[in-house]
Amino acid sequence: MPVAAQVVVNGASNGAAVDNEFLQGITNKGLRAVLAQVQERDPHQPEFLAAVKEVATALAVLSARCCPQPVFDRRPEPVFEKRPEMLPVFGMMCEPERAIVFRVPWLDDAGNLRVNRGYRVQFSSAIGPYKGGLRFRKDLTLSVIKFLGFEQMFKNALTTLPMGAGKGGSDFDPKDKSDAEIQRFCQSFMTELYRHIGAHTDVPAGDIGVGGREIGYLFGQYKRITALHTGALTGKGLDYGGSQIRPEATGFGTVIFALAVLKDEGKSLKGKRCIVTGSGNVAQYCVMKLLEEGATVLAMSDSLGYVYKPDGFTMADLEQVMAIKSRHSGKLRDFKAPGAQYVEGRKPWELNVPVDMAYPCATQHELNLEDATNLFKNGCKYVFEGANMPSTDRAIAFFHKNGVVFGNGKAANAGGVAVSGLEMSQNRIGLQWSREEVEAKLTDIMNTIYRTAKVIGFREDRLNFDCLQRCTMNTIYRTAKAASIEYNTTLDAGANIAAFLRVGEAVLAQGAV
Ligand SMILES: NC(=O)c1ccc[n+]([C@@H]2O[C@H](COP(=O)([O-])OP(=O)(O)OC[C@H]3O[C@@H](n4cnc5c(N)ncnc54)[C@H](O)[C@@H]3O)[C@@H](O)[C@H]2O)c1
Repeated sequence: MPVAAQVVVNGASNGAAVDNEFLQGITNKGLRAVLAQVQERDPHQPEFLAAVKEVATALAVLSARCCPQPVFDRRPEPVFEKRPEMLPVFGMMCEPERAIVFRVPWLDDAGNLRVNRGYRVQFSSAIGPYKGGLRFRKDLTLSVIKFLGFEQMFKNALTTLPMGAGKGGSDFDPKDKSDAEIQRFCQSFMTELYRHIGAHTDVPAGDIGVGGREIGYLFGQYKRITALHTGALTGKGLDYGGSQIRPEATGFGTVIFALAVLKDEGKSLKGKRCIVTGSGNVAQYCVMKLLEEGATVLAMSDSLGYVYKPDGFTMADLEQVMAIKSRHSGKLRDFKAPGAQYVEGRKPWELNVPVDMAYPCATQHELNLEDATNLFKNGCKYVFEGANMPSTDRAIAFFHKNGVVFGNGKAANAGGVAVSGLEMSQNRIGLQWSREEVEAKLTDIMNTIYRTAKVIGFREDRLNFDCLQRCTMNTIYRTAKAASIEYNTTLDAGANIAAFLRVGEAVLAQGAV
């Protein structure tokens, strides 16, 4: 019996968990017990619980019913029925290896002492050093960091690169701060964080509120304290160890992923009517790539409202958005262009115009059931998540039920961390690859993620799981392709399963640590 089969996550042997919304739809007794314990441990972490539930549903429920036509001689089995030893591994993966919470004191411009809370959650080092961004946002909580770290674990596994998972940040709001205040804050933040990170242990990057400027200040302080010019952070400037395409990678990657899906259907992005939410890093480059591919971008948004342009944003419009957003407290309501309409306090999902595709690129749970219903009513057939967990579980269930192609964030926005991984590689070998080289590698990785998600999403019964133990995802793709497996659509379940098995196998191989 594999070692992990004997690992009993506290409470996992008790299948009599009391039903509540969190457990709804889960029938596997052992999994119910694991989930009940996760909920009992952290009942006040809704974002984290939602992320765990999403993966559990993909592993136990979707994988049991995602084969619409019985092409093969037996129906797909839920992962935990086929691989029961993986259940305690899943329970273990729901608990981060380490969660560090620290004080960040700094002086504002008026000389007042301010204190924020800093976090670094090191979720999993199963397949490589902890890797994941830092978020600076006023309402940041441990629950949000944990959900992001949990998702990161699966996303990083999908990239095929050797990266574990972590996430961190602070409840610091950079929006109303001066440049000097942000610099002092970053230096204080790193003065604590530096002892927990390093090129071979934990490699943070940016996220909401942490862009190139903040990474520069953080890296400078890291180097000053440690006297090491190593790749302990990614998202660095090109002049001091950064990678080509890193700022573009997440948004570009989401569209490259969409292109792979459309290509399989013999379609292109030309003329596709798209709604993109957000107007930060991910949204900007998502829009740029969509425009390059001939799509029509009808709307962009920020936390205060959205801009609707009936005949679509142009590259000049995008440049204006980028200029507005590069200012400290730039707001989309300042955007001006002929025909553009600004709608305060609303989300663009409510637009009643024909829509082909939605790209939520702003923040978690920004697309709910009502939004999903409206999008579908207006003709939307594809949703690709540039942001992390932007769709609620009810919205996702609606997409599945109505045949909307759903590229979940773990797969569709993995381009950012993939290029971060490439930045780590470049730092280790002391080279800087060209833009073309990095973009080719990014395209290859996004295509591989899509293939893997698609193959496993519908045909996991057909895949030899021993193969997963030994092979990279590229090989799985080739194996699957060679077997002429017909692809189908539940990409999100496939992405979750493929990623879970990669991390789970690594955990088992290392003695369930
Ligand atoms: N930056 C990356 O490489 C990367 C990688 C993977 C995933 N993500 C995810 O993508 C999302 C966006 O990250 P980013 O790096 O673009 O951040 P960013 O700080 O550059 O931009 C975030 C944007 O979203 C807007 N926003 C915030 N709340 C909103 C709301 N409720 N409705 C509409 N707009 C809102 C903000 O005004 C801002 O324009 C996050 O979920 C992040 O975790 C980012």
